[in-house]
Amino acid sequence: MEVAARIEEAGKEYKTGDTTIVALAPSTTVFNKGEVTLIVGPSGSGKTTLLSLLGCVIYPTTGNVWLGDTCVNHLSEAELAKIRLNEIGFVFQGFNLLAPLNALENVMQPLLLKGESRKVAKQKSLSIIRKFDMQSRVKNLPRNLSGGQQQRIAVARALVSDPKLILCDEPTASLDHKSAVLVMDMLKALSREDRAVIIVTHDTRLKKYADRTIYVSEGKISDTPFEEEFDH
Ligand SMILES: Nc1ncnc2c1ncn2[C@@H]1O[C@H](COP(=O)(O)OP(=O)(O)OP(=O)(O)O)[C@@H](O)[C@H]1O
Repeated sequence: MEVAARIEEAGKEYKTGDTTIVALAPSTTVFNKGEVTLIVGPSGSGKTTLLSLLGCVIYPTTGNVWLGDTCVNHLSEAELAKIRLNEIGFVFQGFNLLAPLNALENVMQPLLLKGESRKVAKQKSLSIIRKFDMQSRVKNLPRNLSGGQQQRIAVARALVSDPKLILCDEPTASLDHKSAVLVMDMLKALSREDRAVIIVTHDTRLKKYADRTIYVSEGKISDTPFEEEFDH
């Protein structure tokens, strides 16, 4: 299987005054295209830190982070911004749609930022919106869409530039069962199209979608549950 991203002894520490917090101990693992990976673990265990390293949002304190063949931790902020725009799709719990823009304009944003013409951006955006059966809602502002519809638009926006890595932070936390199933079916199908989908979640409903689960506890990662998780 082709590798979308990997971390190699990558760790993150935060220093505040005299204390050092190990948000993520040096960790090594690989994320393959074609797979949905769930990242689970208690609050404060390091899940978001792991996702942020993969998302080129923070630099590791130690080790390396690779996206495909590129070692990203030596790149500048500007180069990382470019990688985030071109190669990574982000989906968040709060949808993060831009309130004054309608659904279509929201999906077009990443393409316009990349310098595509409005015409091409519109074409590509409409084609992906159709795929998600949201074509009748393109003129709606986010506040006039249901939570599930907003998340579908947010996923469409994350995908419009065809990223090979899709990072999701609690994508179903504010959704009812039906909408959660829709969004997860969508993410699962996308992984099958040669993308890596990585999801941080507390939502146990998502287990059945996982090809792989990474457990995080006190800054350490494992492919098998830590003892405390067996107890629950
Ligand atoms: N910018 C920061 N400065 C200092 N400490 C931080 C910073 N970001 C995260 N941490 C600490 O690193 C540890 C891991 O945080 P992280 O956000 O990765 O946990 P999490 O598993 O995502 O938690 P949650 O499920 O509550 O979102 C926590 O102890 C947190 O307080």
